[in-house]
Order: sequence, then C-alpha cells, then structure tokens
Amino acid sequence: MTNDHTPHEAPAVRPTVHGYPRQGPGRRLKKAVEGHWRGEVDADALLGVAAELRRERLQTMAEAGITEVPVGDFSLYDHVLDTTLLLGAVPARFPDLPGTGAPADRLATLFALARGTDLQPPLEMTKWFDTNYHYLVPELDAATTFTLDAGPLLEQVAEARALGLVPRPVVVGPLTYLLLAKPADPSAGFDPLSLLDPLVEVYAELLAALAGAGAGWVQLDEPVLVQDQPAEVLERLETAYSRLAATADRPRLLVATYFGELGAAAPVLARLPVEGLAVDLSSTAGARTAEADLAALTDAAGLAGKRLLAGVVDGRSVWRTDLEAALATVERLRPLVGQLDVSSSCSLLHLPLDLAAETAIDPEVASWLAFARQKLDEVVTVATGASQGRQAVAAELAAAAAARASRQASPLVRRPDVRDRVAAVTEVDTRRDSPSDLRLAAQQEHLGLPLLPTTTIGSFPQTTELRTARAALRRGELDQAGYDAAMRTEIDRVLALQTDLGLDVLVHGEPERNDMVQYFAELLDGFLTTEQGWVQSYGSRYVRPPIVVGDVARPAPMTVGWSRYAREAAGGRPVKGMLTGPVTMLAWSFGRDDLGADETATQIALALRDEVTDLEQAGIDIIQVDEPALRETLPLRAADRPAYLEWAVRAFQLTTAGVADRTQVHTHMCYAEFGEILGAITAMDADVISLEAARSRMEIVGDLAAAHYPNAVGPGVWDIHSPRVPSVEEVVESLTLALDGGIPAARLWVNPDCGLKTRRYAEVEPSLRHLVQAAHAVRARLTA
Ligand SMILES: CN1c2c(nc(N)[nH]c2=O)NC[C@@H]1CNc1ccc(C(=O)N[C@@H](CCC(=O)N[C@@H](CCC(=O)N[C@@H](CCC(=O)O)C(=O)O)C(=O)O)C(=O)O)cc1
Ligand SMILES: N[C@@H](CCS)C(=O)O
Ligand SMILES: [Zn+2]
Repeated sequence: MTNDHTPHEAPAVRPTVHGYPRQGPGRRLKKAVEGHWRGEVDADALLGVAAELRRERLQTMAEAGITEVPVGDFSLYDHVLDTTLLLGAVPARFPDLPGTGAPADRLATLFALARGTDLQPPLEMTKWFDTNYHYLVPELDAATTFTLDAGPLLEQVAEARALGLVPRPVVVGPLTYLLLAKPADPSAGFDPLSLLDPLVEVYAELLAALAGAGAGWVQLDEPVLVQDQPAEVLERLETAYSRLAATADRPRLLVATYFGELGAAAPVLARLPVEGLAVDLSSTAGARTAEADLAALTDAAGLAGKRLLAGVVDGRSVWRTDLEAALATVERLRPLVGQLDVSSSCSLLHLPLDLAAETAIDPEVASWLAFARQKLDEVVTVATGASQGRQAVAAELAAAAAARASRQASPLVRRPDVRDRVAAVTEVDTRRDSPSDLRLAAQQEHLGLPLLPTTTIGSFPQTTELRTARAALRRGELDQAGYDAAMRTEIDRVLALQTDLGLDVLVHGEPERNDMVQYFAELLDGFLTTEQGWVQSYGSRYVRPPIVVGDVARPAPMTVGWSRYAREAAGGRPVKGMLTGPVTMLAWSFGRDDLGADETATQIALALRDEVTDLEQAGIDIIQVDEPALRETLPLRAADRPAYLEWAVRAFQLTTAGVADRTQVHTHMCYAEFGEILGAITAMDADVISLEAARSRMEIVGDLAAAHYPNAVGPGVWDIHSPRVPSVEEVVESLTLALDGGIPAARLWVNPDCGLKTRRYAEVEPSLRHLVQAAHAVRARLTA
C-alpha cells in the first residue's frame, strides 16, 4: 500500500472525528428503543428511526465540512455489544436466542444479551475506560469460535456512500476486544487473549468485506494501548497487525488510540505495518502526555509515510478549544508525516449534542463552551487554518481567543472565600473521633439493628408521574408547593412500602432528584447545568453532566428538608440521609481546565461537609455518601493512581469525618473490579459500604476478606441493572457466598447492587420481598 500523494507537495489537511452522539435531538433514539421494549414500536419502525438518525448525523457532519465520516460508531445499545455480534461471539449460555439472520431476530438477540432473559442474566456491564459510558463485556471461553457477521456494518458503509461521503468504518480493534473481555467461567484459568489468532483471521475477513463495499480506510480502535501493557501484549499487537496488513485487497488501516498517553506503546505503534495512526493530543490526555507522545512518535522511524489523525480537539471536554495551540501542534507535526489530518481526540459520544439547544445559559458563559456539534466546527477550523493559512480562519481564531480572555477575567470563576476555606483545611478535619470498632459499638447501641440488616441504596423507581411533575414544574404548570406536596406523597408511599416489606433501614427514595449528580449541581454555586445536554451512560439511559464553571460553595441546605420529613414520617425506623460524594460529583461533571481536580474536589467536599453536619443536627443517624465514581475515575496508568487516590479519599474523609461516633456513615459504589482500590476503600473509613456484586457473582467478597476489610459491607445481592427478579434462593446463595467467603455476619448488610430508580415497581416489590425473606432465612440459620 502507498499513499496517494507525492512526498513534496503537502496534501490538504482534512477534518474528521472518531464518532458522534447517537441519540439525536430530543433523545429520539432512547424513545424509540424504550418504546420497542414496551411493545409499542415494532422492529421495522425502530430500525427505521435508527437509519434516519444515522443519516441525519452524517448530514450534520457533511454540513460542518467533514467528508470522511466515521461509520459503525452508531449503536442501538452499545458498540462493544455490536462488535460481539459482528464477530459472532454470542456466549454459549444463550443457546435459545433467535440469531442474527433476519433484522427483527437480530434486534431480539441484541437486546436479550443487553438486558437478559427469564433464563439468563445479561452480559456484565462495566465502564468504558475512565468515562461515564458503560459497555457490555464480551464473555469468551476456550470453545468460543468467531464468525463474521458484517451485514449491518456494510449497510452503513453503503448509507454513507449514498450520501456522497467517504465512509471510514470504525471498529473496536482485536486486541482491545479481547482485553475488554472476561472469561465466561472466571475459575477456568482461561485467558481471552489466547483467542487472538483466530480472532484476527475474522478481522482479516472483515477487512476484505469492507474493501469490497468500497471502504478506502478502516479504523481499528485500540484504546487499551493507553493503559499499562506488558511487553508480550505489545508483541502480540505487532503480530496481529502484521497478519492484518498481509490481507489481500484490504482497505488502508488506521489504528486509533485515545483517552491518554501512549507511553511505551508509542514506538510499537509507530512501526506497525499500517498506513495510519490516530492519537489523542488533547489536554485531557495531559499537556505532558501530548508532548511525550509527540516526541516518541516523531522520533520513531516509519512515520514519515503515514497518515496521522491528530486528536487536537478534546472529545471529552466541553470547553472551547484553544485553536491557536491546536493549529501550532498540527503545523509542527505536518512536515513529519505523509498525511496529517485533524480530528477529535476520541469519539464525540461523550459530549452533549449541541450547545444551540440550550436556552438558559448566560451568553457569555455559552461563549466559553463547545458541545459535539461545535467541536465539528472546531475540527474543520483547525484543518482549514492548517491547509489555507491562518488568515482563512482569522474570524474563528479571534472569536475563540476572545472567549478565552472573557473566561479568564470573569468573576464567576474565582471566589476568595472558597479559596481561603480550602487553604485552611487540616489533617484533623479528615479523621473521625474514634476507630471504627468503637464507632460501630456506639452505633449499634443507638440504632439497635438486627443481624444482617436490610436496606436499599437510596432511589426508588423514578415513575412517569414523578418525571411529569418535574416537567410540569419546569414549564410553570405546577407551582413549587404543588410539586413539593407531590414529592411528600411519594415519600410517604415509599416509606409505607418499605415498612410493609420489613426493611430495617429506610430511605426516602430520592423522588425529588432528576439525577444524583445534577440535583446537587443545581443547588450548588459554581456548577452550570443544561436542559438538553444529554450524554449516553448505558443503553437507553442518559445523563446531563453538569459543568464546573467556577469555585464551588453551598448557598443553602440541599436535602435536609426532605430527610427531616422522611424521618418524621417513618414511624421510628431509621431513615438514611443520602448525598452524592465529592469525587462522584466531579467525575460525572465536566471539570475545569483552569483548576486541579483535587482542588475542585476539596471545594465540593467542604460544601457537602456542611450538609452532613446539618443532616446530623436534624436527627439523621445514618448518612450515606455515594462514591460510585471513585473507582471509575482511577487513572488508566498505574503510576498516576496513588496521587489520585490520595486526594479522592481525602475528599471523602473531609465530607464525612465531622460527625459524632454514633452517626453511621455509609458509602456506596456500583462498579465491579474494586480489588485494586481496597486500600483506598479501607482508608475512606465509612462505617458501612454497599458494593455492586451480583453480576460478578460476589467476586468482591474474596478480595474483601483477603484484605481483612475492617468495616461493615453490603455486597449487592440483586442485579438492578436487569429487569430480572432474583429468587429467594438466589439471594440466600449470595449471602451464603458472602459469609463463606469470610465476611463476618456481624458486619454483613443485605442490599441491592445500586439504586432502584431505573426499575419498575413490578420488579422492585417482589425483588425486595425476596431480599428480606432471604435475609430472615439466613439470620434464622445463623442464630439457630
Ligand atoms: C448510577 N449512574 C449514574 C451515572 N451518572 C450519573 N450522572 N447519574 C447516575 O445515576 N453514572 C453511572 C450510573 C449510570 N446509571 C444511570 C442510571 C439511570 C439513568 C437515568 O435514568 N437517566 C434518565 C434521565 C434522568 C433524568 O435526568 N431525569 C430528569 C428528566 C426526565 C425526562 O426525560 N423528562 C422528560 C419529560 C418527562 C417524561 O416524559 O418522562 C423530558 O425532559 O423530556 C427528571 O427526572 O427530571 C434517562 O431518561 O435516561 C442514567 C444513568
Ligand atoms: N443513591 C443513589 C446511588 C446510585 S449509584 C441511588 O440509589 O440511585
Ligand atoms: Zn450505584
């Protein structure tokens, strides 16, 4: 393969992106998919909506000036799940699915894997690198065979070509696919990477099929290269791509990495026998990182004839790009490679769709921001500036520079009172008065809870009535008093249900919260929230990540009124207060690029500390501070983890350590793979932690026991991410696994994996009933 330009005449710099949000304006995709699940939208109609959305997004890119477009990044649920179907790797434990022949069957198979069936739990779901997107984990074993099923991808190539665009299929690369997979049976000692050779043969078939469909370039995404990889994995990478490069009649190959620095992978990547590379040169990857990668790549032999997609427009930041800096990077790289193109650093999937949809953002603040649609323009501006000279984009450069200057000078950004309070924090503020065993005794005396106490994680179903009431409040059709009354009625209902079910520690159900992060962001100074800034979190579920614009402070109590109401209505049973922790508030927001994450987290922690104190004074004896994102935000490189964990744990401690011994602090995390942060979890020193465990079949229990985790634990016994109702026997089995695995009965709690906001009462009532029955059964066995 050769590049189609002469070496002396620099070809034009072209703009592209790695992917674009899927949902469409007004989250049309979500509505169609959920309608299909309810039986209201048939398969043809759903596929029709999907095709329209794909066409619209390609047209949007084309209108912005992008002609080489990604295809295959669109998905009805998740692109890793799509890759599993592309490769024909449906796990053997789903023997009765209808297959992928007819489109309706394919949909049924896809959604069965994603959501489970009556007979089988779904594929495990976990976070996509350090983002708030979640993918379905491929499940492989020694008997897995791969069979290419490229029909839908080939159709998408044809769709783009029919619009006169140049499609660049984007597919999860073979190494990343296997490293993201898990063994179907964790005890079997099977390593998914052992399937690399047969997998690569199927990728070779795919390349040939894509060439036949007219694709000139294919992008294989290998983001695992920004994580620490042993030398043998990098060797396997070279072997795999050498095999792919040897495919007859294939498109040109572009290997993409994103989400961080390449480190030791840079020279290996540079010498792969492929025609193109895409690298993350954004500030999210870190200024130091981009510099180091640039140096490693430009030093490496073999780059001169290649195409490089320079990811200079940050695909994970809502801040407007420093166009001058991006242009300078592009100009520096251009003479060193065969063809230099400008790209987003990663898919724009992780950004809200369009700033233009926002009606309430102050115009000055809006001028500082760029969502996915605006990032397309930025990519085009940088490419045009590089190709035609700065004068061709002088107006755009001036506007971007003016916005940066306005932001730097704005009084919204910096508050001296907040800075002073952060500076005054000392070690004492981060320590509880007594060690955990003394606290536990004080709490037990005060609360008098039974063995294996039952509780939930906080939210109860967010019903249509609740969402409609909130929408009516927003539109002015319901006044604040009417809304508050509706929420109090819901709290009464949820408390009555929990009492009827026999739960020991009650919650108010969080009906007043649109989202566990956005709700607090709306009440704190320093955060900006959006009306339409939806970002896919998993499947059909979306969030509107707030934006940290300036220093954070709490103007007034946020939850105390609701918790006090619930406590008074609960008839003497304890009610947990419920807060979102500082690390999660920050991780699930778009952070600042003008202040360190550690300092922002400390600001949020101080605001939340005041809320904790106010809850305690209002008579709330149990306060839960959720930190599900603490694990998620763990840096991808091991070398960066200790510093992160230090400030993250400190922020949690600062939030919670101000209470008396007898006040019980809970925390909650809902992502598997806690093993490597057990030290940090211990240092957080929460009296009780609830953890996701059901989907990974209580794997965490062994780790906790081995680490002699000293405080109380509630490993989730009901996988709430699936509509399945667990049986009493299943819950008993999970509790038995926990006890046998080494969690002492005196420190074992019984709870679901996570909050119930996404579930329906038809699932919640029987599931909780089974959970309580199981707890009673095991309790009886223990005390017999
Ligand atoms: C625990 N998780 C969370 C993450 N990140 C967060 N920021 N929050 C989280 O809870 N990351 C990891 C996991 C991911 N899990 C989930 C679980 C559930 C959702 C979810 O349910 N999202 C909802 C949107 C929630 C919301 O903002 N609701 C608002 C607006 C509701 C709405 O759409 N209103 C309509 C009008 C009313 C109607 O017709 O129903 C409208 O505005 O058009 C609210 O309740 O007010 C979702 O719909 O996807 C996300 C992540
Ligand atoms: N308290 C929250 C935690 C979700 S991670 C809930 O129950 O929804
Ligand atoms: Zn959770």
